[in-house]
Amino acid sequence: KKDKRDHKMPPGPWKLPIIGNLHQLVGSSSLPHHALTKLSQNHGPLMQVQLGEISAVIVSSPNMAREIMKAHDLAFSERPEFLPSKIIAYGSTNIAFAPYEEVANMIETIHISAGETINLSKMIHNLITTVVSRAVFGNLSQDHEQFVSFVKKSIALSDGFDLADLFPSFKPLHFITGMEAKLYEMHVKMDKILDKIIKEIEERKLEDNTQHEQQEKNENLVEVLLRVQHSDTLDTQITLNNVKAVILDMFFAGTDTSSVVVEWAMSELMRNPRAMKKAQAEIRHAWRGKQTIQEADVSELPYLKAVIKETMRLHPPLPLMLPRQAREDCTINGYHIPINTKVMINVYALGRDPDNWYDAESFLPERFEKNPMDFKGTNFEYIPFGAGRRMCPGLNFGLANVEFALAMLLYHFNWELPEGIKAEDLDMNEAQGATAGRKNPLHFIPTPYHLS
Ligand code: HEM
Repeated sequence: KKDKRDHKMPPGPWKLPIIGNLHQLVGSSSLPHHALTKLSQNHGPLMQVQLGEISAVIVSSPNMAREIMKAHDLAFSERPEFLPSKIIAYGSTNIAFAPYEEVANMIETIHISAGETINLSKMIHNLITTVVSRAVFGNLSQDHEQFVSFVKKSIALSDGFDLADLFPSFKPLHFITGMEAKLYEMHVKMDKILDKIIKEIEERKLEDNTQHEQQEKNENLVEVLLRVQHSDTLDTQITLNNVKAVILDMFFAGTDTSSVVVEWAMSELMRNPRAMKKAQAEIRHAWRGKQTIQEADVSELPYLKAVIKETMRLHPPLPLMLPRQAREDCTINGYHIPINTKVMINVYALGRDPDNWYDAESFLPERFEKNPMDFKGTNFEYIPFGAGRRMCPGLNFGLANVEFALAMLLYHFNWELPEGIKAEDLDMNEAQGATAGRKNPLHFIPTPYHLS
């Protein structure tokens, strides 16, 4: 027979009736991951909070993260809204992918505005969404811009702290906030665009009479998924809605996450001219005399890679990762975690913990130069792509985009701030939303670097 002591829940802050701890997290001046970081300093690395009707456990130390994502990986591998990753993984290994042309277009556009202040954030976001669109659809549809703007709005709406998420059984609230109506309206519009694009791709495929193997080599994600749908290589049947859901996953999980890394890297480098100079010197030395740059040329740039790692330590694009959920009752570190508890890993707190990192708040890419720590989710103090069986399947794709775009921006241009703004005053505020991007866009002045 189970003893009451076996059911001791993890410690946590004092709770108000009905709202639990929401007053400490939502609507306060700080963002949820900042507020949770502070609370966990008082209540420990495994902390229970009540988010409306939802009981959640917040994880803020490498040891507790290892317990959840390694020792008890299967028990916490549930994420009900997401499609089986095997479909995603099957698709993404097959995508023909080449960001080169898109990055070259961005560089050309920046050249045209040389000497003027440009909205760099917007350019980076356009670049990444174009690359993802090409990988998913093959080309840009007529509705590309509208589709991308719906995706952006949906990401901004869905930080998981909306009243409808927090009080799932209290339906009138969903109506009052209007969230469900807004999301539904966007869903209908996106669905229409997707129907149109999928139909066009199917028609193109019917007209295409190149060799079968050649066709497979150049497939985009939709073509891969449609092919898998019509074959019987998977033991589950894929429906058209599944195909659409995977497409949306790619846009929701693969666009803002990558573009904010490039934005934060440029922000940190502007505030740290020494690191900026070092990164540019490395690229300009490694690539000197090269007529065309290929994605593979990034492999010669260890300092650039360290800059990206350091950026993602301080600014993980998904600061609370994507929530997990306990599939069964579990005991972690002597505490009881009941089935269906939501588990959030505070990657933001892990990356800034002075117990794990020397001079934790400073931007020091050098710390990664001699450190073999990678993104593979084996060092639990550093897991910007997650870990275990629900780890990010887009790691290579996302990283390739980020590395190549950042390298080209640093190679081709020197960057200045608009008059009157000092590097140390550059604002570093984060926006609200599922992805921790910048609150205000970056406005910088590019000066072309003359390649010789
Ligand atoms: C710098 C870019 C990116 C970062 C930092 C990032 C980070 C993450 C993180 C932290 C998770 C949750 C992992 C976990 O629970 O252990 C995740 C999941 C996911 N990511 Fe990424 N991601 C990035 C780019 C991408 C790209 C480019 C794609 C696809 C095109 C993608 C697709 C996904 C999908 C589908 C999931 C859900 C996997 C599942 O539930 O099994 N991500 N990502």
